[in-house]
Amino acid sequence: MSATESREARAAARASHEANPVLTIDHVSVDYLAQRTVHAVKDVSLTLGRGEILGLAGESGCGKSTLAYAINRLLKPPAVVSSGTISFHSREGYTIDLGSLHGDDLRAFRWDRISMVFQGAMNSLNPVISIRAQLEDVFTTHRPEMSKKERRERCGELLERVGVDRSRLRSFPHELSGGMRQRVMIAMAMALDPQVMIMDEPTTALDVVVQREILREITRLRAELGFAVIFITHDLPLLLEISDRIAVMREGEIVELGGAVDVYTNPQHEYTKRLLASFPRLTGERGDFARGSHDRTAGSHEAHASNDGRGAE
Ligand SMILES: Nc1ncnc2c1ncn2[C@@H]1O[C@H](COP(=O)(O)OP(=O)(O)OP(=O)(O)O)[C@@H](O)[C@H]1O
Repeated sequence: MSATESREARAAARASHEANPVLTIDHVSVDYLAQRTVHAVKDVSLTLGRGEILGLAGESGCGKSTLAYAINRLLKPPAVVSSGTISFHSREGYTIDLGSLHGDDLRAFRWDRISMVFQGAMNSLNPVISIRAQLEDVFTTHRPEMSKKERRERCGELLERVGVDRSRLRSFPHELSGGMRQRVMIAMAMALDPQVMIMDEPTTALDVVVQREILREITRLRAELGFAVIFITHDLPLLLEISDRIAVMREGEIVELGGAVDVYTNPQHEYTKRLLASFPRLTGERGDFARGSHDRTAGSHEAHASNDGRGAE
């Protein structure tokens, strides 16, 4: 993809959140009914555009993960969605209220339409099963009509798509680096061509070089495949590099939401200003990596995974 095309893809993604949404979060609140009730997410409304990368930033404990789990219907008691609705808009033009999905429908939906990659996802690969068998399992379960040959071919393609040689299909998780394992998890999350990927600190546990490579891969793949991403991290500078828009969350509320460049150059909320000021490395070259230096004007920008059940602890 050329620089112009890539700029156009981002501009289209930024414009599409209202005209062409893939997900609508409407006045959602989540409480943890523990000894003391925690209002973790308070009346959040957000629209995710088709093909958009939306960054969700905020300090530890502000409710980012709880919101992500709510979207994917992975919350477990004592968490309850106390109000609001989350709707998914299919490419084919129909809308699904996620709250109405149960059982097999919900499981199928999660893999097919929305997938998720967690921070520790790479550690959720089964250590005694080969990468091939774990990838194939996704297709055996969700695409039972696929022939064995097709399945094998698809697994090879998937690995290569995330920058891992297909010879690694024979490997076991312990034979791969952390970065490679996380790439495998991203490949799994993409296996069924979902329209939304939720990435909750997917690269935090990795060193900076590997982190950058993986982020580049994600931005390239989104341009190629057109999925939307909700990318969650406390690392605001990283979000400035990859996101079309950024939502800043504080104590369960979205306090600022805007284009990534606007949030960076003209933050409206005091909390956003403080958050930006807390990252001295915002100056310098770092903001260039995902976009390439030619694309600076466009703004700082570009899973199946373990179901660890938010609220289960
Ligand atoms: N199982 C639980 N029971 C009670 N309170 C919880 C539970 N899980 C999370 N919380 C509380 O909900 C709030 C939001 O937590 P959450 O993990 O969603 O924040 P976060 O922004 O994702 O933080 P981090 O970046 O550290 O993951 C916090 O106050 C947290 O203590």
